[in-house]
Amino acid sequence: MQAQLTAKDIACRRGERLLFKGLSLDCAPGDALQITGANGVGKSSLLRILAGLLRPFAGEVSSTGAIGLVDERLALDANQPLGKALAFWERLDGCSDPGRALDVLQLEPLLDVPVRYLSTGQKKRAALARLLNRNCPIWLLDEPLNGLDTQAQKSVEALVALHCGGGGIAVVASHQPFAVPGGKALAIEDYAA
Ligand SMILES: Nc1ncnc2c1ncn2[C@@H]1O[C@H](COP(=O)(O)OP(=O)(O)OP(=O)(O)O)[C@@H](O)[C@H]1O
Repeated sequence: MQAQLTAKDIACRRGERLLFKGLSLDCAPGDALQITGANGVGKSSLLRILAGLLRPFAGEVSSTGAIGLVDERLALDANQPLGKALAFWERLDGCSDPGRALDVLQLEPLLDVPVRYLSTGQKKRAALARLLNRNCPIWLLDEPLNGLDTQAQKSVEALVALHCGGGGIAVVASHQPFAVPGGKALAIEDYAA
């Protein structure tokens, strides 16, 4: 089964405001797409629409393959040590190689630290570990570089490149440049209502 993500003629309304309209995208295996735009333009809203968490005001989204969304909501038990919090989901997600994410994201030294004590960048790396463990083909990443140091930023870009190189899809909302070989960009401003 080949991953695919398509949005056709999407419009997004939040509250009384129509943020954008007429936005279409089509992602095939291997595609990396960066969604760009200023604060408040609707990048997170678009990712939530693509994830099926927010209903578009108009248009349709279709996808083949499981979708993993990483945003500012950390889906890990804040009161557990990181190792236990990740292990809970590893069992549910049927993760076969949890060591890989710990290694790639350099989380090994943090396994005993309660999730609530993790720094911003450490939390981001923990969220990405959960995503890796899920092994889903479609990644939706909302500001994945926020709070990360330069080395961790490069690791995340490399992870996305590897994911797409293996036939995955990545849609990345970010105001800062996100380097992925062959990556495309979509500026939400072009669809401003
Ligand atoms: N539940 C809501 N009800 C009404 N308006 C909302 C809601 N959620 C977000 N908005 C508004 O929708 C607009 C777009 O928000 P969104 O988070 O999608 O922007 P963004 O481009 O991701 O911004 P940023 O770069 O700051 O993360 C903002 O003006 C925001 O205030």
